[in-house]
Amino acid sequence: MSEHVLAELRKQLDELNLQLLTLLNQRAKLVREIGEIKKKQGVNKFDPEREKDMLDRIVKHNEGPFDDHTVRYLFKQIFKASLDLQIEEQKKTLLVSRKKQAENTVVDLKGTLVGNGTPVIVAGPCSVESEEQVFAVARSLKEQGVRLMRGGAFKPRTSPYDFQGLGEEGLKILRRAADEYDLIVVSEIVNPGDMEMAEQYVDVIQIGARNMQNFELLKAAGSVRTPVLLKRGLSATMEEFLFAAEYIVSRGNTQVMLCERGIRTYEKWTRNTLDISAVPILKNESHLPVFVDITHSTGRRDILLPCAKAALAAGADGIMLEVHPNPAVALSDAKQQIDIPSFETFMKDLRASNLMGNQERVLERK
Ligand SMILES: O=C(O)C(=O)C[C@]1(C(=O)O)C=C[C@@H](O)C=C1
Repeated sequence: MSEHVLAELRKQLDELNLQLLTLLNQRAKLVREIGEIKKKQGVNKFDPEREKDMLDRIVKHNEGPFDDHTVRYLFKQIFKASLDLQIEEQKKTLLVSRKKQAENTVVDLKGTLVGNGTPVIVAGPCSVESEEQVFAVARSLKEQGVRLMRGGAFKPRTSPYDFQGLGEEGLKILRRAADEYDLIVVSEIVNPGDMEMAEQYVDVIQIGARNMQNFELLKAAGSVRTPVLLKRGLSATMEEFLFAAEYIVSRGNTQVMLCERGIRTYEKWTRNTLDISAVPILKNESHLPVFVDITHSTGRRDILLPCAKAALAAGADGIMLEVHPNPAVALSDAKQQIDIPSFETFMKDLRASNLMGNQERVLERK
């Protein structure tokens, strides 16, 4: 007899479950609509006041047997799932998202393709200091078949008393060296008003880690058509990083490359902590090319090679590192830059690892 009652009760529960499911999904559809309106209005998806009002109202009508605490808990789970739905929906529509564009964005830098499966190297001094310094590095890059040259002309330094860079004069030096050796100039711009000036000299505008959430700068970078290398902020989550890239792409500049450069953690034996997991995650979440800056993430010359290999093995489209003719006298980051002979050894070892793809193997055979 009780077997029969149990079966009957369970049958009723099965039906209620389906009704609950229908109601939950009806609710989810409304939540999705609300999410779209909120997106248009640019307001926060999470609304704790609204949640509190709803919970108070629900509890007021609670006749049990669930106690108020349990009811609050259950509904809070529903709100949380609803919020996640709104966020997921938004992710789908982000222009930088892999869901929006399945194929890789390939950035064409005067014939050097970034993001097409063959890794590229960006190397050069931390700061532009002089013509001789930049030309010495440029010559070495040319010999190594490395086409992308970095160099900072505008330096956002932690201390206002540290070398702040040569400014436009530094960009001119980079341009002259790049023209001489057929290189691509990558250089950081820190002022939104400098974008158009910078376009005369640089092939890639870098947005540095400290400026990743400088939204006016991001908008300015989005309004020009020079490719952008966007570095991950010191404490930025990957979601924040992709939203920063979205600022640029949504303004019409689709040629954006991401760069993981280490994040702040408690670890003291490296300058930052290289978040290698960012590489496959960003590659999965986004169609934009991903670089890894092995110099800033580690701050150590002795582990550049294994970190470069790890980045390439994880799927990075390129590696960035700092090279200076005489690091001991460098005006910035003297401890972490490598000299030219070490750079040549680094390149030889990296090529020998077979992680560099066809282009570099062709170079090796020459
Ligand atoms: O009412 C809203 O503004 C919603 O976005 C819906 C909703 C909900 O699930 O009820 C979702 C998330 C918010 O934190 C608050 C409420």
